[in-house]
Amino acid sequence: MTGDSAGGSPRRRPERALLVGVSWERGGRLSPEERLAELRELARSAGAEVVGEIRQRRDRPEPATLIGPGKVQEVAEARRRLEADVVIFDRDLTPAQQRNLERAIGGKVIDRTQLILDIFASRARTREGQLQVELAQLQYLLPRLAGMGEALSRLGGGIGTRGPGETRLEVDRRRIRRRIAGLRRLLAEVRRQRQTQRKGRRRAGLPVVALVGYTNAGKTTLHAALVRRFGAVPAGAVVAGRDRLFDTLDPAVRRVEWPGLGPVLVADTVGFIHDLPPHLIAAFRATLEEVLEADLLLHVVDVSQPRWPVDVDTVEEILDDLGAVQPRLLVLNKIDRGEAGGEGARGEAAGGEETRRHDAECKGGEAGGGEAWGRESGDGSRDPRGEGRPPEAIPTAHPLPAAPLSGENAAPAGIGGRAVRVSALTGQGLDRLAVAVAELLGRDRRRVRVEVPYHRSDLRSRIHAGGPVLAEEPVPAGWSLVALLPQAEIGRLRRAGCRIEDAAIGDAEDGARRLDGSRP
Ligand SMILES: Nc1nc2c(ncn2[C@@H]2O[C@H](COP(=O)(O)OP(=O)(O)OP(=O)(O)O)[C@@H](O)[C@H]2O)c(=O)[nH]1
Ligand SMILES: [Mg+2]
Repeated sequence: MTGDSAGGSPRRRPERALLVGVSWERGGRLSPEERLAELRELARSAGAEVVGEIRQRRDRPEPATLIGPGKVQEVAEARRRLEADVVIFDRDLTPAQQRNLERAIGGKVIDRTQLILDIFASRARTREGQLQVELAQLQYLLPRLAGMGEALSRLGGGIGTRGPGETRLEVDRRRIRRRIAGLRRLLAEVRRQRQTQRKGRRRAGLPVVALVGYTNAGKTTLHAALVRRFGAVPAGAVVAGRDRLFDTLDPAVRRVEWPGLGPVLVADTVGFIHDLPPHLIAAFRATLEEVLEADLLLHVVDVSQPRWPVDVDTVEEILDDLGAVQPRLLVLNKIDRGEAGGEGARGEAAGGEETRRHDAECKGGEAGGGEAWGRESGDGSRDPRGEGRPPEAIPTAHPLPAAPLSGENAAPAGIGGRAVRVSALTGQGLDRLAVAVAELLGRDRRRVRVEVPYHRSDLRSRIHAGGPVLAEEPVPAGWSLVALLPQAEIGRLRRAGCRIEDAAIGDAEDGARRLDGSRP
């Protein structure tokens, strides 16, 4: 394989890939064109050069070769003519199908799962990530081991052979099984460490916001933008996202000072994709636990490409499958490119009914929420297309997934009506996002004015440690603080003898500005 530029290895000739798209009469969520376009992106992300594409539409798969015999011949000829090094199918192949196809086509044949595994193998940086990928690859490999010798000896590296490496030729099943067991043990150990870390964070009481979403949606870019805007780290230390699929494999957690909330941990995570290979879901469960234990999920979606509503559904489904029950907030990213026009029409056609239902839910559940966010959008940015509606409102045609919205757990989910439009690249909308997050995370908190007597500086410190303090000023009897505090803490303070009253929103904002102004 080319090794991409990431590894810093000298560039070899990119592997030439011939893509084969197969679609059934009753197709899935993506159109055949969309599937093939994504396969093209995946191949490109793996460092390959796509030299040709062949499509077949069938009633049902051919058991032995997936595609029909005539098509197999066509692929074989195209492979020779185009001098393709690898033929990549956009559907999963059974071990037998893969063998049969390699024989008939006369070259390396891999499927989408193998391609994705390969990308993952080349991206994994942390030990945990590497262990996870190796585990997934070995699990994929095990049933394919029989009869693999002849194919492998011909391959000589490239896509589908990275990771466990060529040594696998000599390893027999038993050794692979032993290695799989070993990897599981190691991962369990890593998992325990992670849990301890997370417990530590919980003890520190820091809320965790996880960025989730389709691959290439802009999660890492948004993560970096948030860290730059709200974090206390030098800009150079922030990793920039790259335009390739599955750029991020290992979750990165950074601490930022969230306006209106105080310290918050923001986690960047691995991207999702439709038909996520089961091996990968299993292998990355540990990583995704980061997501499952977050307090809030920011679901980032690239709205500059027309099929974004489908991606939203895909991600929502994966999150549900993983058992994520946290509130979710939809972040419509890349608005600097303009929203893809196609989605409106498509949404209207496909999801008009749902949309209306969704609107009703929004109004019932979160009346005025959208407007409230609008009010604090202090970034002064103007939305190119935001006229006539609050800039953060969900486009009305957006077909939000019905199921996740209606479930009991999903009822409080941010997606049940909330979305923020941003550009992670230009920073547009980030302040809106900041306010939305503060509102969602501060849900069990109240904005209160607390009067702390002079002799209780301990309480004053506790308020500072516990919640974002939006304003503070001396009063005759001590200090008066405006803070966003958890209900439980308010009760404790009251019992400790503090005077407490609800603080008007304007108060706090004035206060926040005062605090800002008084910072050294
Ligand atoms: N125009 C534009 N491009 C963006 C924006 N946000 C991200 N991008 C670009 O989109 C590409 C993917 O961004 P990433 O941040 O790597 O996406 P990701 O979701 O982390 O992707 P994976 O880690 O692969 O799942 C990069 O080329 C970014 O520069 C945006 O707001 N506007
Ligand atoms: Mg990323």
